[in-house]
Amino acid sequence: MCASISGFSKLSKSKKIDWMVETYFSNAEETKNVLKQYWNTNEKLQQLHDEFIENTITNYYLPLGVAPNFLINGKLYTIPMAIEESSVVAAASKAAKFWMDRGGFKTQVISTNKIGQVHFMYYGNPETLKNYFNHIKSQLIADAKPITKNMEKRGGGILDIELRDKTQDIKGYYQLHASFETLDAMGANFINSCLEQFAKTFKTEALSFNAFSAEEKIIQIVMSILSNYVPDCLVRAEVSCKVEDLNEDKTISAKEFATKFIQAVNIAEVEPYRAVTHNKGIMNGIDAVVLATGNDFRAIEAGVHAYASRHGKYSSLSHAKVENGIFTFWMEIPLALGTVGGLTGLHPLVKLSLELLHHPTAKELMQIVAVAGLAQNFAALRSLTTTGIQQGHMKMHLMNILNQFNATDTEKETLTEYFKLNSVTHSAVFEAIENLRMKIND
Ligand SMILES: CC(C)(COP(=O)([O-])OP(=O)([O-])OC[C@H]1O[C@@H](n2cnc3c(N)ncnc32)[C@H](O)[C@@H]1OP(=O)([O-])[O-])[C@@H](O)C(=O)NCCC(=O)NCCSC(=O)C[C@@](C)(O)CC(=O)[O-]
Ligand SMILES: NC(=O)C1=CN([C@@H]2O[C@H](COP(=O)(O)OP(=O)(O)OC[C@H]3O[C@@H](n4cnc5c(N)ncnc54)[C@H](O)[C@@H]3O)[C@@H](O)[C@H]2O)C=CC1
Repeated sequence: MCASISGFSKLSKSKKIDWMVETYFSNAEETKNVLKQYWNTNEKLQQLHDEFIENTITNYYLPLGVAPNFLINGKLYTIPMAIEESSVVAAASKAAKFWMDRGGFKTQVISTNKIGQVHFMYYGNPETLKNYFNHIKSQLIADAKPITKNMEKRGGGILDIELRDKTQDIKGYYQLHASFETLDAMGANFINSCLEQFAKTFKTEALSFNAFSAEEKIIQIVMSILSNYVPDCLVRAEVSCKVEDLNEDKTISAKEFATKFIQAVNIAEVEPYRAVTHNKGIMNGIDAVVLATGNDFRAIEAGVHAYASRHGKYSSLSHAKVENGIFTFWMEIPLALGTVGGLTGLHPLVKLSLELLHHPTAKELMQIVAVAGLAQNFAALRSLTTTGIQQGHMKMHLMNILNQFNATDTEKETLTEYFKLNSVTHSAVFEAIENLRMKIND
């Protein structure tokens, strides 16, 4: 029987579980055991995880892998990656190794500005509103001082506030459009706190601005929130080498590989159906590092895909060319990341990941994450334009399929050997395991 419940949030963890298993599951005890398998035996650690979110019933594991041999601006990194998809870590590792021998990745942070907006409604004279904004702008910044003073001491804070007229889109709609430097913090909470203070000052002071009529004094604040679209928080990652140095794969010449690779990128630049998958490959690398370092992958995903559509059509985030015999492959993407705040100082595996990356600043992390995305894209395109994606991907996915068929360790060993020489597909694994089991039973 399914049921609604009031006051669920106030119940203890065990009472929440009791209600859930009794309401939704046929075997309450078995379900509880599954949940408990993932509890941490260290009670303090379990409590820490319970308190990350609300109504926690257990932990949801993702594997944490590492991809070594990333040479970035002359410095070697081993990159932590939290992801559920097989072949992503292998692909990143393979691309890292390939480029390590060809000068490595070159990166550069282009800009670090973040945006937040107070959205409001005003139906009076636009000129009077402009005058009011110019009059109140310095007070907006001054009233936010208690929030910004520490950030300013570190060299960040509010960069500017503009009044934007959006009445062409919606009658009466205006914005306070503010830009911020949040240094090593992603900055969502800092920006939102500043915006809510701007809104308060803006609305309250309007009541005593003499140039407003009685109706004009009523500024209706709709909402105050940062934007996850950060086209001015941009990082570039690049690899390049002589075309002839691209040669590693004996099935295709270096020149032919460069041509096919660039064609594949060009297709993703013009064809949205392909661009989405191409960019998904980039996000395989990006999301995995973003998660491992305790950052907000939803914010990153939303911002990156908006950027990929900035010219009015969804397009490739990466680009490639050959000029004067040099192959160059690069990407510029917006990444608002933090190495302080959020979960970064709390989750033990996030702390470990940041230590593995030599305790990066947010700017350094932007560069590492962009490299992981570019490497992933290189590996996928290399497979797609040579062997096809399935060969490598299915080779890595083999263990998952074997586990689906409850293969024993001996079966896994035998079939791993067998599939070194045979193509992995779901049905081929099924057949092979059936044959093996039949032979043993004969
Ligand atoms: C999968 C590989 C790497 C195999 O590649 P391979 O040549 O068979 O690998 P190998 O066994 O010869 O090993 C070479 C190196 O690859 C790495 N490597 C190899 N195996 C492992 C492993 N088990 N664990 C860790 N690392 C591994 C590792 O760096 C290793 O060097 P070593 O460590 O031996 O010095 C290759 O085929 C590849 O890069 N494929 C691309 C896979 C990929 O992109 N996967 C993402 C999922 S598909 C998808 O979601 C995106 C997509 C494709 O749709 C995007 C798009 O369309 O653009
Ligand atoms: N739309 C969105 O993306 C939203 C995201 N969030 C969440 O907000 C969190 C991130 O917000 P933050 O404000 O970054 O985190 P936070 O609230 O933990 O604040 C980080 C604080 O660290 C301090 N700090 C210490 N050293 C610093 C340094 N070197 N540079 C900069 N600041 C330093 C600053 O006071 C800064 O405000 C994430 O968990 C995210 O998921 C929250 C609301 C909306």
